[in-house]
Amino acid sequence: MTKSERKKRNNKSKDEQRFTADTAKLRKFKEPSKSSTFLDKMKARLSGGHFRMINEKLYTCTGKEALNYFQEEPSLFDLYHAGYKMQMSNWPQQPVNVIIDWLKKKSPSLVVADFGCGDALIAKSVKNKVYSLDLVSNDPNIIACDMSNTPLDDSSIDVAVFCLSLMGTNYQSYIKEANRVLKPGGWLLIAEVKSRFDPNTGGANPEKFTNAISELGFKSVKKDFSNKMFILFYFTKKDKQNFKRKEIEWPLLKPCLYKRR
Ligand SMILES: C[S@@+](CC[C@H](N)C(=O)[O-])C[C@H]1O[C@@H](n2cnc3c(N)ncnc32)[C@H](O)[C@@H]1O
Repeated sequence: MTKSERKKRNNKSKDEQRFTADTAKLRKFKEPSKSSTFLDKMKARLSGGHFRMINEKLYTCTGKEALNYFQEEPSLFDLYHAGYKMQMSNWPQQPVNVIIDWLKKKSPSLVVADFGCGDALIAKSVKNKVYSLDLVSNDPNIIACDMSNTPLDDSSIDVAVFCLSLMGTNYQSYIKEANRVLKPGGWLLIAEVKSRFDPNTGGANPEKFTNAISELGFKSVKKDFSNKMFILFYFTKKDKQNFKRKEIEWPLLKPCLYKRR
């Protein structure tokens, strides 16, 4: 065998070796990737189950209990929000975007309080001063509190927003808190899941809900039923509050539970 033939054979064998090694690597790579898909599916299933569990918890306890729940295990908050975003990605329109568009048409000098802000998208999208409130703060701009008891001053807010956040069984105390912090004439905007207001499926009567809020001291300006997934209620705070009002009959708001997909 000549020197050049030997070199050729050696080269070939190196190529073969490389080929064999690469094929083996590829095989090895394919194997775990198959199982990691399986693992991903398992993780997704687990986190989906976790999301539904946390979601149900939030709809069936008071705000104070929810605050304790997340204080004990803050990672559950991230899990909840990851699942919530997944659910929302199926909605044709996000209520928070409708509210952002509404705000953009108003004066940027209006001071906003976003009750149950989640990712604080409102604060990130408008020029207004926005107080973003939620049970957990992953961002220095979010105030961690139970929204029935916020650190906001009396009559300091022009627009109070509840976007899918009337979750606690004591939801009326959140609206009372909004009433406390709102200036007379200030706006109260509530976006809620439509099924919670469908009396045919155990939901509240939207009229009873509006009446209760009106009794508290608000004027109902508009109800927007045009969206498939949510209702938007617009109120303004009356200039004069009726302190001698009778006991308000708050309708029960049924939990919004998500099905396993
Ligand atoms: C369904 S998410 C909606 C988030 C955001 N408003 C949006 O539209 O994307 C409801 C949020 O309300 C918050 N929340 C529920 N009860 C609360 C309470 N008592 N005090 C403060 N935040 C609360 C939850 O932690 C959650 O982030």
